[in-house]
Formats: sequence, C-alpha cells, structure tokens
Amino acid sequence: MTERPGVVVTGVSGRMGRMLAGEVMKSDRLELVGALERAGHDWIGQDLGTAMGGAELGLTVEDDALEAFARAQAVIDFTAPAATVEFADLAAQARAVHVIGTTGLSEEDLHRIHVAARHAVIVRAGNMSLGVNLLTQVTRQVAAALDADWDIEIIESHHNQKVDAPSGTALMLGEAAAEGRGVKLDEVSDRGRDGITGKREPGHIGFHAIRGGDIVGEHEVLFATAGERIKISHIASDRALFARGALKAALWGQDQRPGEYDMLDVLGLKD
Ligand SMILES: NC(=O)C1=CN([C@@H]2O[C@H](COP(=O)(O)OP(=O)(O)OC[C@H]3O[C@@H](n4cnc5c(N)ncnc54)[C@H](OP(=O)(O)O)[C@@H]3O)[C@@H](O)[C@H]2O)C=CC1
Ligand SMILES: O=C(O)C1=N[C@H](C(=O)O)C[C@H](O)C1
Repeated sequence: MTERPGVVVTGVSGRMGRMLAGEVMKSDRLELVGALERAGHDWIGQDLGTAMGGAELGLTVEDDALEAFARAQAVIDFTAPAATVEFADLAAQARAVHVIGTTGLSEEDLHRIHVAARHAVIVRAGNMSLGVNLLTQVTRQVAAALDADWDIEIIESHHNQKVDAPSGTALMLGEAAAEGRGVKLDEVSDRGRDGITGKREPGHIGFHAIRGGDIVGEHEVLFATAGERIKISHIASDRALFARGALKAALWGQDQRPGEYDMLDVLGLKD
C-alpha cells in the first residue's frame, strides 16, 4: 500500500462531500489530493478551504475527474447516479479504489459499475455505518427464523432534501430480509401503498419513506404477527459516521484485488 494513499472527494460542496473532505483532512492515514465539483459549479477554481467558509487550504476545487483521479489511490464518491457511473469508468482507468456511497442507482447503473469493477476495486454500500451493516445481518437472521405469518415492513426517515426513495439503506435491509426468507426482493416488494390497495399479501416486504426537516437517517424493520411485534432500528444523528466508514473502505480497498465489495467485506462481517 502507498504510505498515505491520496484521496479525491467528488461532489465536494454537498452535505456528504464537505463531511468527507473534513474527515480526510483530519486523517493521518489518508491525504486529500483532490476536490471535485461539476463543470460550471461556483466552487470551481476556488480554494477548498475558502469555499467551505474557512481558512485557505492550498487545494483548488476542480472539474476534470480523470486528471484528479490519475494522482489518487482512492476516490470517495457520494454524489448522484449519473455522476457515479461516469466516475466508476474513470476511477477504473486510473486504477483508483472507488468508494461509492451514492444511492438511487438503477439496474443499468449497477451493471456499469459491475463492468468497471473488472479493472479496479469498487466498494459500494447504501450505508457505510457499522450499526446499519450489523442491522442487515440481524435482519437476515430474524427473517430466516420467522415464517411468512410474520409481515415485514421497513420504515425510513430522512431530511427533506433527499431525492431518492426507498433509501439505499432501506433497500439493503429489504435485501437482507428477503435473503433470510429465501425469496427475491423484487418479487415481494410493496412500495408506498395508496388508495384501495387490497389486503396485505402474505410474504411481501413493505417500504415506507418519511421526509422531513433535517433528519440524518433513521431506519426500522418491523416484524409483525398476530399478538406480537419485533422492531429493530438504527438512528444516525451525525453524517460523520458515514464518512468515517467510507475512509475505512478507501484504506481497506488498497490491499484488495479488482472486484465489487461492500461494507460487510470491509468490516469483516460476512458469514
Ligand atoms: N452510503 C452512505 O452511507 C450514504 C449515502 N448517501 C448518499 O450520498 C449521495 C449524496 O448525498 P448528499 O451529500 O446528501 O447530497 P447533496 O445533494 O448534498 O450532494 C451531492 C453532491 O454531488 C454533486 N453532483 C451531483 N451530480 C453531479 C454530477 N453529475 N457531477 C458532479 N457532481 C455532481 C452535487 O453537485 P450539485 O449541487 O451541483 O448538483 C453535490 O455537490 C446521495 O445519493 C445519498 O443518498 C448519503 C449519506 C450516507
Ligand atoms: O441521503 C441521505 O442523507 C442518506 N442516504 C443513505 C440512504 O439512502 O440510505 C444513507 C443515510 O441514511 C443517509
């Protein structure tokens, strides 16, 4: 591994971008070597520190991804699907570890990421926190232990600026529940009921999205049957925990072979 791998943060003006840049700068194991924004963004050409409202850092915000990735060992990317699939190609060309936190990716986007992972390490997770990744394991185990008389519903709450639903985390939890039950999520998924929906289908997994204020991220998995309910939940109250997970993934990825990985791999939680 390079002694102190260089990191480029994409979407650096975003909620997660700022958090990630701050965490990389605090780290004594990684070095911030690039800060990226889209062409035409106000921050392009400005010093990152000044753009963030602080002291000068000597790092200029840029818009040329390939040039930035070429001097990095890792790219940390919490942006939007259209950007992330482009970055996956470019990070693979630069042989940089691509840590993807972006959610709302389509099947086609996932395929492009899969292709890019032939040439480079990609770590992707809808949630980079230890707590949520543990919760997916617990969800899978509980779902495996219960029969289809137990209804499974996933409720997620986020801030009012979030653009995708269900959240990436809710989908991770849904996948874990479906895996525990031995079914395919896309065959049993019920999203956002409205109107005369008919009775609940046994065996289905429901998703519900709450959007309001500045909620960082809350997830609950509800298992309900006649006479009893189990609720398991996770509350994130600080975005720094997602950023720290992403930094961990960037470091871990330095020693891996090209391929697709997730946070269970990084955290050593895979069975
Ligand atoms: N996996 C995890 O643990 C977590 C994942 N997320 C996910 O991360 C993503 C970002 O979240 P958040 O920071 O809140 O969102 P923001 O909207 O605050 O930030 C997104 C950033 O990406 C930039 N961006 C968007 N499209 C492009 C593009 N085509 N090229 C370059 N830059 C682009 C935006 O620029 P502009 O403003 O110009 O559009 C903005 O700076 C979401 O998908 C969210 O769900 C969030 C938290 C944790
Ligand atoms: O957009 C967010 O903010 C978050 N997105 C991720 C998701 O879609 O699950 C993770 C976290 O909940 C915050």
